[in-house]
Amino acid sequence: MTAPWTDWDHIVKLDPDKTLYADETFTDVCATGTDAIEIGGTLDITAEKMREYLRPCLAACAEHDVACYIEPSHADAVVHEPIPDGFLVPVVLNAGDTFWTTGAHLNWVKSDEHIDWDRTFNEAYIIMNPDASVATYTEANCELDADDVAAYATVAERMLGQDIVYVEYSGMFGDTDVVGAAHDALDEATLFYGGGIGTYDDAYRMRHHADTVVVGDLIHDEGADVVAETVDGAKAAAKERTPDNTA
Ligand SMILES: CC(C)=CCC/C(C)=C/CC/C(C)=C/CC/C(C)=C/COP(=O)(O)OP(=O)(O)O
Ligand SMILES: O=P(O)(O)OC[C@@H](O)CO
Ligand SMILES: [Mg+2]
Repeated sequence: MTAPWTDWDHIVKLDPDKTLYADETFTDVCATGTDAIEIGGTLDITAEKMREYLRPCLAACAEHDVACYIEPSHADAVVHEPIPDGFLVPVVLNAGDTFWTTGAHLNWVKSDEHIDWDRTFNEAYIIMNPDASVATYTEANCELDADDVAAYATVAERMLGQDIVYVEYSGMFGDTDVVGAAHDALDEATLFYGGGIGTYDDAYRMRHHADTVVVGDLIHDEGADVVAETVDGAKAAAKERTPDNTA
């Protein structure tokens, strides 16, 4: 069976530390047409906040046939009840502190007796915006050019056996040459891109360089109608890509 994310053009990333826009609901988020929801954030994420989001989110996702995954930023963000479709656990390739490459994972494996391995997958992160909380949190070295990012993508796929590589520009729109270089370096692995997508055109443009675009803050700051336009942009780009240049 192929991995579910190979069919995803668009993901909404919900931050359980933030409220939904105005009086919007999880049903409104699903109705954007996105393929999947990831629940996660860098700062102030607790198991309680995760659970509060997960319950209504799972119900809406089931109704709209949208996948629902937890993206934990630390071991306490992994909640086993209610049960999400899965866990996308980051491994940060360019972290300055190796705790975020293998250390947190070691602690988690030693402390959590309930890890559901059939639902647990990784995302090999390359963090590119030095001003993002996640860059500070992981002390990431963001001084990378396109060749460096391509090489990291190769390390992830060929040496670490990663199925997902995530070029993360959280908070800013990224360099399409850098994202494209990561994409070109990959053979089978899926390339996620996230950061600063705010319009149809942003999503359309970036979906030409990545397999899946992730939209985060926009859902909290501007709401579901604007996010729906980014879904349309990502889907339009996906349709245009020929079998030769798509992964
Ligand atoms: C071992 C386990 C279960 C977890 C560790 C997982 C790791 C390595 C986490 C490192 C940090 C990370 C990559 C978190 C993912 C979520 C993310 C990138 C959220 C977006 O962050 P920002 O946009 O910078 O944060 P805010 O929106 O909170 O400011
Ligand atoms: O919040 P934005 O800038 O859309 O970034 C999305 C996501 O990649 C964050 O982890
Ligand atoms: Mg953010």
